[in-house]
Amino acid sequence: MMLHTDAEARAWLERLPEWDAGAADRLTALVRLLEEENTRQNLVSAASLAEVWRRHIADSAQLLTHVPRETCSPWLDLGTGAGFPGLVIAALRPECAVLMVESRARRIEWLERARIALGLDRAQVIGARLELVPTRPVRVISARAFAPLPRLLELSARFSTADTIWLLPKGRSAPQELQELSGWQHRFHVEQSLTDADAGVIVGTLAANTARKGRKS
Ligand SMILES: C[S@@+](CC[C@H](N)C(=O)[O-])C[C@H]1O[C@@H](n2cnc3c(N)ncnc32)[C@H](O)[C@@H]1O
Repeated sequence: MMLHTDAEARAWLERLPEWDAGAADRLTALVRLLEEENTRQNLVSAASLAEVWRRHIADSAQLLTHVPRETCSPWLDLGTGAGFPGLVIAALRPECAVLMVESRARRIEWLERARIALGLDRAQVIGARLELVPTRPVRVISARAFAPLPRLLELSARFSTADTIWLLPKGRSAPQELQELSGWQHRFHVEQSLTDADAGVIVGTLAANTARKGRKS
């Protein structure tokens, strides 16, 4: 299945098990706040804002289809930036502890303002460079447009256990990045993105010994 338009993305979102009146209100509010904030700072491109439900909301929400429903806390989102996927995941699963790591001051302020406006009490904005965030085991790690795969793993494997599910939207480069990855024991594969025929999402787990010890030479 492929979502080609905002209308298709909205219809798909409304069929998600996570969708209810509260989720609809929170996501609608998020879109409105993002449109406002984008006039003040360059969070997302104008072209993508014109198709915000497909390009950002559904693109983020599709990650939930790769995670068992009971598995969401804590969910660590790396480089959340404009709010993707972290704020969308938290808006759809407000009971989950979604930890959004972001280092740029204006984006930290935006994320915190949006988090409060949406009433996402269990979500948390960690305004720091990822390198400085204390290590703790998490159930899910997501990262959209954050870093090339080897760098991403070097920075964040310390948060992973053998059960941690990694969800890495990688665009067109997903198969190549995975093929070229060496030095890690992993069970990653590429899932087709629902929002872009050319894009893939790297999904899977890292072996515990790899995750604990970091990169093997
Ligand atoms: C290209 S943006 C992607 C934002 C968002 N994930 C998205 O897909 O719209 C990457 C974000 O990661 C943040 N970032 C980059 N390196 C970081 C680091 N070491 N620690 C925390 N945040 C970082 C940047 O400030 C930026 O907001």
